[in-house]
Amino acid sequence: MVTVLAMSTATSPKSSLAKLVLGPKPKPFKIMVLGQSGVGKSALVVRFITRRFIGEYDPTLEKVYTFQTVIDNEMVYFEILDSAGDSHESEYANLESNIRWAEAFILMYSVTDKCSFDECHRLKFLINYNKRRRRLTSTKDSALETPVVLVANKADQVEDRMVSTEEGQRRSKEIGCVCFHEISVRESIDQVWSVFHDARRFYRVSNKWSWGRSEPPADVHPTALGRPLSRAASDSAPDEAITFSTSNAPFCRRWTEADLDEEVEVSVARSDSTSSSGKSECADEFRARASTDSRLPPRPARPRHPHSARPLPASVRRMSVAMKGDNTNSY
Ligand SMILES: Nc1nc2c(ncn2[C@@H]2O[C@H](COP(=O)(O)OP(=O)(O)OP(=O)(O)O)[C@@H](O)[C@H]2O)c(=O)[nH]1
Repeated sequence: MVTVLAMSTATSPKSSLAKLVLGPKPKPFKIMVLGQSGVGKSALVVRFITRRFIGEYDPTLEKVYTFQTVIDNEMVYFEILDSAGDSHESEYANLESNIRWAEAFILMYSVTDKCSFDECHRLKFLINYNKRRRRLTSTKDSALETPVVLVANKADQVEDRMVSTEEGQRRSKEIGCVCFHEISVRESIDQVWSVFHDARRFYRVSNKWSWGRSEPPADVHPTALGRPLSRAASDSAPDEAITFSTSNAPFCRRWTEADLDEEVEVSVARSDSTSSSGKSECADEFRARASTDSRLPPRPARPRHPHSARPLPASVRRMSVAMKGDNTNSY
């Protein structure tokens, strides 16, 4: 009704009144959910929007959902593209143009399906490729970073699990995702919300920073900075649900890159002190990561999160496969 008024009176004085009442059209936050067929993409999106878990969806449908909600005291107008899981050769152009459309990604696999886990490699490569090309051809958008949140779904299917939590964490780091969530869309609405919230927060932070700010904006939630929040559960019990102390982040099983770095750091320290062969396991791991099977693009030299101005000692920088974490504690 209101829209009709605004359109039909476009040249009359009422149009400015309508504009005044309606305000400018809000800029949508365009997010794309990617992953192999059957991992639960539609279930995730519908759960986020309706809070309900609906069992079956049309697998061929590719759909954009619009939804608005408040995140970190700000109204966010989501446009969520639930992509079709099976992309054949002929649909690559479509997939790539969808990737160029999006401003953030949820890359999803099922813990019960190893193929879907492996597919994340390829999809992340496609994202990198298309976003890099965009940077070369665009001026304004060139400043934007594109956060990718890796999500492992169907954690409730304990008996059928084929991909461990640790493998998921490692993969998230290897392919350069901003954070990793292991969730069950069926079991937990909070976990679903935390995925979308993180996508938004990381987008917001990287977006603001890339416009030349040297300090984090005051209104940005620390979660989005990759800074670990204080936890109710012990770090030494990674299999237990982790709850965060902030009231608007009651999420569990979420790992930012900073969290993962801490874990790597601990394991490096352990292997250095316990290795009896004299050969550093850490160095082996480093080489394994550094070697490429030609499927992974090289990681960009530019950090996704701002680092403190203080340069790291050379030895630490060499280890920065793990992108070690002074920067995580400096805000
Ligand atoms: N057990 C369990 N089943 C789930 C979960 N999430 C989704 N499913 C089921 O997984 C199946 C596939 O879910 P969809 O949401 O259709 O998967 P999709 O990735 O959108 O699949 P395409 O549309 O083919 O790309 C459905 O039967 C869902 O009910 C979950 O967290 N746990």
